[in-house]
Amino acid sequence: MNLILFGPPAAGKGTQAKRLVEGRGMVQLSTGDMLRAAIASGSELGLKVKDVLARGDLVTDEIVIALIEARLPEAEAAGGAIFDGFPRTVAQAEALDAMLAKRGAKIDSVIRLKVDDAALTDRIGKRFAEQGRADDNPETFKDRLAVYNRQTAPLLPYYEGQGKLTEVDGMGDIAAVAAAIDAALDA
Ligand SMILES: Nc1ncnc2c1ncn2[C@@H]1O[C@H](COP(=O)(O)OP(=O)(O)O)[C@@H](O)[C@H]1O
Repeated sequence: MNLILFGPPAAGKGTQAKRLVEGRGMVQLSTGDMLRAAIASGSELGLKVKDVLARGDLVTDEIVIALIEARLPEAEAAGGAIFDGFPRTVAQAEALDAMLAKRGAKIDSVIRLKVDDAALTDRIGKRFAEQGRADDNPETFKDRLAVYNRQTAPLLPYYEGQGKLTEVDGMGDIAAVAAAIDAALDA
């Protein structure tokens, strides 16, 4: 099974993806984690994307599509992927469909975690205080939310049109959201 966890920044995608990895043996493919690892390693890619992440902008479709494509064999071997933070643009979604189709696979389900902006801002304030991730500072976070609304939210009709979208209330605690995701997946 291939699953997309969809939602705004700080919606809880990474937390829920990690739980699904443990519970279902799938592979988490987080473009945010991959990009941060590239930055931490000081690689050429890391140097190229560092300022983009710090600004809260999206890196190019080309870069993230290549990162994902390189990991698809591993996900296939594990029996499925949880895409977390990818796709973020319609072009990325179309590329993902094409890459999977080439391998005789597809996206089975898109889970949208719904969390209102006030709760997101509150969560990110806490994460910034705890982890100090530069792009979690309040000003940059506002920009990331705007980028989400402008470039990523248009993916909702894309997946709704494919009949793959399920909405899950992401406002509850971690266990409640996990239960709602499980219910959606096992329905
Ligand atoms: N699919 C993507 N396309 C373009 N940029 C991306 C993508 N995934 C991650 N990024 C970059 O990495 C940053 C952090 O992403 P991520 O860790 O998914 O954040 P969060 O889950 O907190 O929203 C984004 O703001 C963006 O700059």
